[in-house]
Amino acid sequence: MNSASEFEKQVNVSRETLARLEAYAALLCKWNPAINLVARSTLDDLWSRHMLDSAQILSLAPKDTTSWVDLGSGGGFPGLVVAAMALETHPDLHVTLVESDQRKSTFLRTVIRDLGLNAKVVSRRIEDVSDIQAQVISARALASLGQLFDWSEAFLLPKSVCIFLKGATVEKEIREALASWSFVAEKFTSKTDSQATILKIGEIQRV
Ligand SMILES: C[S@@+](CC[C@H](N)C(=O)[O-])C[C@H]1O[C@@H](n2cnc3c(N)ncnc32)[C@H](O)[C@@H]1O
Repeated sequence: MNSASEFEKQVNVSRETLARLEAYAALLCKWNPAINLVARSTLDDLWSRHMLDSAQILSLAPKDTTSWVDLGSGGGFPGLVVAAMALETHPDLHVTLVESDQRKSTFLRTVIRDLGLNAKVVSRRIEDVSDIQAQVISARALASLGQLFDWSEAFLLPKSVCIFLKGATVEKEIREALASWSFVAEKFTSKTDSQATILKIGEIQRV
C-alpha cells in the first residue's frame, strides 16, 4: 500500500481525516531528509508501514477515552495518527506526545499546529516526566516490554490501559516482564505485519 486511497479502503475515515493525514504525510516527506523521522527505506511504504500501523490501535481504546500519552513518538507514530483520527471519532481526546529529541519535537509541534490537532508535545526524557497521567499509554519501536512498564508506571491511572506495538520477540518480552509485573494482556495480530502483535494491557501492577 503506497497511497492514501489504499489506506482509505482499509480504514473507515472521513474525507477530512484523510486530508489531515495526507497533509501530515506531506510534511513528513518534506522534513525527513533533514531529521530522519522514519527510515528512508520505509518512505515508499509510508501509508502501510506507518499510517495504517498506527491507525489500527485507536479502536482498541476504551470509547470514553479523553487522555492519551504516546511515549517516544519520533515522527509521530502512533500518536499523531491517533490525534488526527480522533478529531472525527473521539472529539474530547487529548494526546500528549513525549519525545526528547528537540528537532523531532519541533516537527511534531508543526504538524499539530498546521492540522489543528488536540495534542501537545512534551520535549523531555520519559523518565523525567512525573506530572502527566492518561487513560491510554502507547508506544511503538521504543523499548522492551519490561522497560515500557517501568516508564509507563508514572503515567498510569487506576484503569489505564497500555497499547504497545511489538515485533517477533513479544512472547519472550512478556515472559521477562512477568518477573517484575503482573498484568492482563490481550493480543491482536497487526494488519500490516503478520510477525507483529499489538498488546492491549490492563491491570498493571509491580510485583
Ligand atoms: C525508534 S524511534 C520510534 C519512533 C516512533 N514511535 C515510531 O514508531 O516511528 C524511538 C523514539 O523515541 C525517542 N526516545 C527514546 N528514548 C526516549 C526517552 N527516554 N525519552 C523520550 N524519548 C525517547 C527517540 O528520540 C526516538 O524518536
